[in-house]
Parts: sequence; C-alpha cells; structure tokens
Amino acid sequence: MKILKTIFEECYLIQHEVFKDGRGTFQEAYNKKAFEHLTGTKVDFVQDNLSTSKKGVLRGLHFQKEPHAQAKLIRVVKGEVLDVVVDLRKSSKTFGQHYKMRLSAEMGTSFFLPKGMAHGFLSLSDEVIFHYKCDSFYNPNAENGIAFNDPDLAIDWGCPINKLMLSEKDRRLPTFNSLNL
Ligand SMILES: Cc1cn([C@H]2C[C@H](O)[C@@H](COP(=O)(O)OP(=O)(O)O[C@H]3O[C@H](C)C(=O)[C@H](O)[C@H]3O)O2)c(=O)[nH]c1=O
Repeated sequence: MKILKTIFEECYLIQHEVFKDGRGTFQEAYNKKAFEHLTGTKVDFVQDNLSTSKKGVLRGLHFQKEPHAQAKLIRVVKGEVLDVVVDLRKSSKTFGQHYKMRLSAEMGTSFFLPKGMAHGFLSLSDEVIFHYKCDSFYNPNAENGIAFNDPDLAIDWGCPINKLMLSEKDRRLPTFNSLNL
C-alpha cells in the first residue's frame, strides 16, 4: 500500500498492492493498521455505503454538517468515475477550491477524504459500483450540498449538461456562496 498526497491536506490517494495469478486478483481493500500508519490519521469507520450508477449519473456535491461530518474512504468497485471534492474547511489554505480525479476499479486505488469536504462523482461507465466507508453515521437532518454547476466553483465535469442525470434533490442544491460557510 502506498499513499499519494493531493493538493488538499489530509486528502490521500491510496495505491493498493494487487496480487495477480491465474485465477484473477487479490488486494486488501482496507487495512486499519496500514492506513493509520501511512496517513498518520486515526479513523474509526462506522458505516459502509454502496451505490450503483448508470453512465451520466452525477451524485453530489454532498456533505453532512457538524457534528455529523463524515470522513470517507472511497473505492470504485466497477467502472470509472470523475470524482470531485470541494474543501469546506474554513481554516484550510485550499478553502473553496475543488479537486477532481478519475477513479476506476482497474486503478486499484482508494481515495480518502477527511471531514470537511463536499463530495460528488460523475459515472463515466455504463455501470459503476461505488463503495465508501464513513466515520460518522448518516444523519438526514445534517445533510447539505452544493450545486454541481455552482458558478464560482466552475467545475468542468466534461459532460454536456443534457447528458447528466441528477436526483431532484441534487438539482435543487444551493450555491457555495449562499452557504455562508
Ligand atoms: C447517503 C445515504 C442515503 N440514504 C438514503 C436516503 C435516500 O432515500 C437514498 C438515496 O440517497 P441519496 O440520493 O442521497 O444517495 P447519493 O446521491 O448516492 O448520496 C451520496 O452521494 C455522494 C456521492 C456522497 O458522497 C454522499 O455520501 C451521499 O450523499 O438513500 C441512507 O439511507 N443512508 C445514507 O448514508
């Protein structure tokens, strides 16, 4: 397992060791001891989520308000996504910036997001299976989000807007500035 830093502090790409043989592959999808040793971050995950998405589905940008903010360890189990993270940590030098990266099952990587991030992804494959661990339980009363097409974030999703498929909830998300973070 190797840790790759990103432009966001405490936000890491994790490259897993993939063992291949005539049968297929094996990898440790998560190892608490190795993760905490390499990132220096102690995290107790309490909930695993799994979603499937068709091509063109955009989920996000979502976050839970304190004290229910979630750190997430993301894994694309099948297919490929464009994953997007927005730094909502007011004390961060990258506050208000977004970071995007293609993640695919073939890459053999996980992506760790600390608390204080808004997260979303665009499905680039006909079928995406998306798995992530959270260190805080789902709390619908703490749910919040940012519009995927926020004019100030100006995220380039690389997909014509008429090809995107969003939930009604996501179509009504507020702008970053209106949150007054
Ligand atoms: C997130 C969540 C949802 N739900 C229920 C609520 C709805 O009835 C249904 C679908 O929820 P939603 O449309 O919010 O699912 P996504 O759009 O995939 O939301 C996720 O999208 C982006 C990518 C994220 O990073 C968030 O963790 C998460 O909000 O599942 C639960 O019961 N538990 C949960 O933890």
